[in-house]
Amino acid sequence: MLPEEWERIYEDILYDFGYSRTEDESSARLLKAVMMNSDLIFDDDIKVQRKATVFGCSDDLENEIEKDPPKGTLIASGSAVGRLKDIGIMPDIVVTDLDGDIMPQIEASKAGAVTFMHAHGDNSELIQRYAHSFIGPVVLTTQSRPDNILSNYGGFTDGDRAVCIARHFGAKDILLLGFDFERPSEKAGTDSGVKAKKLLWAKKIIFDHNEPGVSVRRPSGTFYNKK
Ligand SMILES: Nc1ncnc2c1ncn2[C@@H]1O[C@H](COP(=O)(O)OP(=O)(O)OP(=O)(O)O)[C@@H](O)[C@H]1O
Ligand SMILES: Nc1nc2c(c(=O)[nH]1)N=C(CO)CN2
Ligand SMILES: [Mg+2]
Repeated sequence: MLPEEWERIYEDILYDFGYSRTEDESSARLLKAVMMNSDLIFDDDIKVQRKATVFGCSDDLENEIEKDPPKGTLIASGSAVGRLKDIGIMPDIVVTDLDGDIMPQIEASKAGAVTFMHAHGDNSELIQRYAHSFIGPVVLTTQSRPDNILSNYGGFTDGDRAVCIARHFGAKDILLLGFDFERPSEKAGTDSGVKAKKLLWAKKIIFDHNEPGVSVRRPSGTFYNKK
């Protein structure tokens, strides 16, 4: 997604949720400081195949994997990593804001998965607690202004950021498994109204802001192709 396109969406999100850009940026500075001596990698080091599968965290994730086997580069949103591990799937890439089921994400990093680690105004405590435990290759991301260390590929929740990342690195055929924008899964400590609203933004970012020549498919067979 082009930076101007993301900036317009980001401003609407800030307004919709009452988030503060200043807090997003302060958290991003913290992430850079904490990860200064980590294995930071950049665009040239990252490879995504033409086909990619992005795993979300809906209740149906495991059923959908059985119905429609994952293919290409495997990209997991944060809390999906543990559920994938339980059925023997190791992702190539993990996209996370460090909340939810964190230990499997740290293990995937140790095993070599590339982690796209996101800073926002509400995860600075999690950054302080967990970021340094990721010993594998890491890309630092922000939803505000990028710089030479922080990237911004667009996207809001872990799931739609993962789709933006897949598209940025050239995936043309993207399979979504574990995405249900109408029924948020229950997660301890998460307000279900806020989660539902976040999923509406995720849906909009994935489908209304798809790119020409990219097919994004769900197992139901729903296609979205922008000419
Ligand atoms: N029904 C669903 N329930 C929960 N997550 C879903 C669902 N459908 C798709 N997803 C995607 O799966 C991802 C799950 O990852 P995780 O639970 O770590 O999310 P998150 O974005 O950090 O969410 P939170 O808003 O709770 O911080 C979400 O980011 C979302 O994009
Ligand atoms: N400021 C702020 N930004 C976010 C937040 C959040 O809770 N606060 N949650 C996200 C994904 O769940 C992504 N971005
Ligand atoms: Mg998360």
